[in-house]
Amino acid sequence: MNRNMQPPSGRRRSISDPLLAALQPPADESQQEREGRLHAEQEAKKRSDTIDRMLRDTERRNRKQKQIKVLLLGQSESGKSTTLKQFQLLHTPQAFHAERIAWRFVIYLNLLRSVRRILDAISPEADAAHNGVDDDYEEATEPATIVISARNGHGHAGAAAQQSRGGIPFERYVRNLAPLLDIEHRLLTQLSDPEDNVDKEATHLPRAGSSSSNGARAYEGEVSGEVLPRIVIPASGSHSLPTSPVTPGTEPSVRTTSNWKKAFSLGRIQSPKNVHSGELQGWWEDPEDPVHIINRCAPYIAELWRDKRVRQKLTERRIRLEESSGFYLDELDRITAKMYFPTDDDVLKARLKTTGVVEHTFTVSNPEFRGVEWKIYDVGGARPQRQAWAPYFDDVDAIIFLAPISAFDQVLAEDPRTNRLEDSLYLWQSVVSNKLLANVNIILFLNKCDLLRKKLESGVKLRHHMSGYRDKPNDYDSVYGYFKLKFGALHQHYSPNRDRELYIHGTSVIDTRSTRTIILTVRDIILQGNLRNTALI
Ligand SMILES: Nc1nc2c(ncn2[C@@H]2O[C@H](COP(=O)(O)OP(=O)(O)OP(=O)(O)O)[C@@H](O)[C@H]2O)c(=O)[nH]1
Ligand SMILES: [Mg+2]
Repeated sequence: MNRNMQPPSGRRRSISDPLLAALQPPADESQQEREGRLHAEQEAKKRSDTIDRMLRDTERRNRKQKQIKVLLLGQSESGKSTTLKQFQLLHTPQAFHAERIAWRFVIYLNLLRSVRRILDAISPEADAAHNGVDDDYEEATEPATIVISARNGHGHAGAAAQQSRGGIPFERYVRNLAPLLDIEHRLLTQLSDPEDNVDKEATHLPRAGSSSSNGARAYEGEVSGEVLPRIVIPASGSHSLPTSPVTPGTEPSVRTTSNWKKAFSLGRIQSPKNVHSGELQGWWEDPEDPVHIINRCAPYIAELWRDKRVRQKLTERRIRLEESSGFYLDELDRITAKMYFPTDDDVLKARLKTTGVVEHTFTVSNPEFRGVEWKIYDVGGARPQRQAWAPYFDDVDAIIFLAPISAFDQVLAEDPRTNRLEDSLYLWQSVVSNKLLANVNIILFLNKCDLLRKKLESGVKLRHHMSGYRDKPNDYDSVYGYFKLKFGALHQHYSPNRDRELYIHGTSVIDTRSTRTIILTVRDIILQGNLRNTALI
């Protein structure tokens, strides 16, 4: 066998190897020749190292071009998670559709929360608290809380409840709707991570003690022969709508690490029946499923929602349920049906507060994007969640900042002393002035434009909440233009990068059609910005 034909591995070159022989220094090499050769070899090595470095840089650039990281920022309820859902709906529609059923419980919770808010607003205590309150208050974002006790059979059924002013049969409504409030507690317990104490306030409703130790009054009732859970309403004085609007702890949220979507992917909560027998075809066959009580209570919810006196009270209290989870009340028959299956729109409107960071990865098949992988990060926007933002600033290519401009007359849920719009402006200023983000593309969504339009049309005056607006016209175009200028000016003034362009979009991110167009534009802007930045490396 010819030795030169041996495979490379384990091959021992001998001097008979013509290539190796050619590379050997000549046997009769002089000192001067040797120095010249060594110098030439050093130069060649330098050139080779430079080429290696250039190759490594090119590889890094290519890798960077292949992944684009986008961070969604903004205060709580600004619409970050809704925007993420729109990205999912556009790029991974199958996964989005597969998860729809898991949102059924969140939607029920949203509906039940609206019922709770209405009962709170029409309670005699809210009436008492409302008397004498200055009418020009900022809107309460949350009501004080009706506390549920799920311990049936305690307390006094007949504990006197007053009928609130305006002839609303408050006590009857409470009795009829009490089973719903029990379900709310069950759903919240199922959704929240039992290991998680950090967000206990946000995920668990406070449960009343054995009786009204704080002077609260108790109600219990019966529907179709069923013993109802007891509802405890704080005694007068502890109910402080609307000046001290928030009792924290009523908003459903789950930690993003808890795999709640998977747990609810069959549309069921775990009941003894469906855990032990795999026989059920649909959740509606499971007697433990909350849909049965919700379905049974639907006529009472409809009566409450149709009651003109109740609507009047909500208007007086400036409670706009459409700004949170009120949407489902208008779709009551569909949402409370036994075989209810959430639509895309229902999922987009479902409110579930984010704690932690949610990551969504997708690629775009369009040849222009040539296998670029997109990573979108959705963070929690409530104040305690904001420290989780900074670690993402290091490595992000673009930020979509959401400012809900309809919230000019609302206060933060976590701090009733702070106006929501002022908080958004403050947050915006800190983001645009951040040096770490100097080369990051920033896109601003002035969000909830649909709600802004409705609010202005209903007669709410911006100048009552922002003194700087003075006597400018209160129509949508003027107000939108004002906000656009205000946010734009902060960017211009505080950005450490004078060349950074700011892209501003007026959005209503629950609207799929318009948001789709905006997302496509934003995708192009980010990609182009990213190419420009990487070309400068
Ligand atoms: N009408 C209307 N509702 C919106 C709009 N954007 C978001 N929402 C609703 O506002 C609520 C809050 O939106 P989210 O996307 O959960 O807010 P978020 O910024 O993720 O809030 P956190 O997770 O607490 O930081 C949801 O019920 C949304 O459906 C909008 O443009 N118009
Ligand atoms: Mg969120």
